Amino acid sequence: MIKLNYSKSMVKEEEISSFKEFVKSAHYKLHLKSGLGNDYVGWVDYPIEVSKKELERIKSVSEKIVSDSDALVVIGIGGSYLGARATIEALSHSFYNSLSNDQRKTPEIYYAGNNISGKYLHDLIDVLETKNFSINVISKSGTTTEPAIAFRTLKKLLEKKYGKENAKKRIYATTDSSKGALKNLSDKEGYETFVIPDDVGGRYSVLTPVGLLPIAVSGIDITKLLEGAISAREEYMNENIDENICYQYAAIRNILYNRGKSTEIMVNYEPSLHYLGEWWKQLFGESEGKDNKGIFPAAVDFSTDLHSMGQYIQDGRRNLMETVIKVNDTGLDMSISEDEANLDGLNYLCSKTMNDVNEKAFEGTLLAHYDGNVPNVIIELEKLDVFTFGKLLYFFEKACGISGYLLGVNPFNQPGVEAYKKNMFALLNKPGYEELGEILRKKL
Ligand SMILES: O=P(O)(O)OC[C@H]1O[C@](O)(CO)[C@@H](O)[C@@H]1O
Repeated sequence: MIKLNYSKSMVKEEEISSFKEFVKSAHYKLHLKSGLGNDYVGWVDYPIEVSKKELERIKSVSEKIVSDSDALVVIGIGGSYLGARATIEALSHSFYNSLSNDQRKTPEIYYAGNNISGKYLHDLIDVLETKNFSINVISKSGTTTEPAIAFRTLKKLLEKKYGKENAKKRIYATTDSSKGALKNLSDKEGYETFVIPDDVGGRYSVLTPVGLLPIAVSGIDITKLLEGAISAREEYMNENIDENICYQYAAIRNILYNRGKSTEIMVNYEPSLHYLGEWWKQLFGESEGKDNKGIFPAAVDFSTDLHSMGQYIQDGRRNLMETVIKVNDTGLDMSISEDEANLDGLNYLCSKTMNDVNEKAFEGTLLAHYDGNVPNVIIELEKLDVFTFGKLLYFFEKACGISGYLLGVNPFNQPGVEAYKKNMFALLNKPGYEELGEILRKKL
């Protein structure tokens, strides 16, 4: 169960209701596929459309990886890996990779191709050299530099370990259905492939094979995850904003943006939700940051970051709003033990658990930031379980599509990302970019 509490958002019910017609129009744009970017809204129905056969194939491949690998390397960047990482980290042991094989029973999961650091890849190779591993390379375009470099390198390592032919049986490619460098290579080499649907963009792809395969390898029940998404699809289908918390969230952030709250900070109180914040940042940043508009999405981990960013949030420039993910039942807790000497003066906490203290940190921070003129929206999760997490992912995807339409942008393209790539190619002397390269070198 997910609840939205906007009592500390500084937005009144009537203001939200006043968005009724705008939201209705956004709703129909999305569902009738009549809005900007309408060829990329396949994610809306994917959870009910994905075939049983495809899910079974994902599960059986994941079982093969579990049976023959100590580690899976997920190669991808942005939407091609963040959703899987967010889900795996949210729902697994905090020290998943460090557990013994007996405790974990599923392969360690490593991520590559999400940066261009030689040190990172070098260090990863050190780790992989002693392990049996498989690769899930994920790239819709197949031409993204970061994952392409990592794949080239790690494929070589696989080949060195197992020989060319056996290495192919440890490579799983998730890519476009018909075009692109990775698709061509997969066809040529005979890799087992999974399709990123043509009408689903990277940042909306976590609930497709992009996220589902690595998530399944980590032991998480992908059927339950999709059930959560399907439940969200039904629950947030209501065009009436008064009865749809997903649309209320989309409206509140636009109301606050129009009042000058141009930065939204996603807050969590559970370290395992760190990557949910990373995924959410891409989802909203890439969807809304265009045409010189858009809320800047930031994320913090509390209480950790209260000791670093807390000062700014309380007292800095007042352009901030916060969206807090509050987990009511984390499943595990620790009591605070009594100490006879009580030199640290903490014995007053002995009747409490760490979750009790975390809850008071949340309440105290909420009131302090609200008093400091930072509107707070609370997204309350009854539990942090697979079903609820699937529901939450879909909640944000839909809120993002609706919010983008409310803002008047195309929430499904990302033209701005190309600028750095073009410059980087030119500076690297990629054939075809010579002229731009000369211009840029003069500017440096
Ligand atoms: O799956 P691909 O094509 O490698 O793209 C990865 C990521 O790069 C972008 O295209 C641009 O950064 C994202 O939208 C996407 O999630």
